[in-house]
Formats: sequence, structure tokens, C-alpha cells
Amino acid sequence: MRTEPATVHVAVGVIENEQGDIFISCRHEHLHQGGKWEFPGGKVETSETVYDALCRELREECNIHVTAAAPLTVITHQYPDKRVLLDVWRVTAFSGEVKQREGQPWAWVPVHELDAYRFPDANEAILELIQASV
Ligand SMILES: Nc1nc2c([nH]c(=O)n2[C@H]2C[C@H](O)[C@@H](COP(=O)(O)OP(=O)(O)OP(=O)(O)O)O2)c(=O)[nH]1
Ligand SMILES: [Mg+2]
Repeated sequence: MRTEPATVHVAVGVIENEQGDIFISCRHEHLHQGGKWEFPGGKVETSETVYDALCRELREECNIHVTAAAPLTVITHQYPDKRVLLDVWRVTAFSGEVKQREGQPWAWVPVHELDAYRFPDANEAILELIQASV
């Protein structure tokens, strides 16, 4: 019998600097949706809350300690090969300096320039929300 693969639950963080620019990084080529730009984040492990996963992923990937974040949206998206549930948070306070720690290309991008970057299809609604909020 063929069973549907489980949905991958992902915690995603929208990080803004004092100028209002947004931090994005480019997914490694060999990964799912490789070569596309993303907001930092990663899979929620079974033993943790989404907020814990957000904090852990942002510490691992971009070196910051999140001290406050607010839910922005939840998106489910079916890719040809994978179904994802993106739990998207706006990071409202953090300590530490944002640094990409996993060797991915990265950029701080003004909101009106985000359209120039290629994101995974699931991100369309996130980009609309960010653009609507400025
Ligand atoms: N982080 C992130 N993932 C996204 C975004 N948009 C989007 O479709 N995804 C998808 C791509 C992947 O299928 C999934 C994230 O999984 P991942 O494999 O990168 O997770 P991870 O960072 O925990 O990586 P790993 O250590 O398990 O390899 O979510 C986004 O903006 N940010
Ligand atoms: Mg990740």
C-alpha cells in the first residue's frame, strides 16, 4: 500500500534590521528547493515547540538569540516531491549579530527589492504579507 509522505513542519523567521531590511539566504544547491532564497529556519523536531525550533534554527543558522517573535502566518504547500507546513514568525527582538553560519550566500534586502530574488513557491504569501506591512 502506498502511504502519503508526512508533511514537513518548518519554523521560519522574518528578521528585520534597524533600516527595515530583511535577512535572507540562498539554499544550498543540493537541498530541496536548492538555489532559491529563503528566510532562515528549519524542521521542527518532535520534542520541541515551534517557537523553540525557531529559536534553535536561528541560533544555528544566523547566530542570534531570539527574545521575542510574533506569529505571522501558517502556509501549507504541496511541492511535486514534498508537502511543507511553514510556520512563519516575525522576529521582533533578538540579541547578537546576524551572521550566516552555514556557508550560504546571504543578503539584507529592502522590502521593495525582495521581488528581485527567486523564492520557493510556498513563500509567495509571506512576501505579500511583508510587502503589505510597510
Ligand atoms: N527555511 C526555510 N525553508 C523553506 C522556506 N520556504 C520553503 O518552501 N521552505 C521549505 C524548503 C524545505 O523543504 C523545508 C525546510 O527544510 P530544511 O531541510 O531546509 O530544514 P533544516 O534547516 O532543518 O535542514 P536539515 O538540517 O534538516 O537539512 O521548507 C523558507 O523560506 N525558509
Ligand atoms: Mg534550514
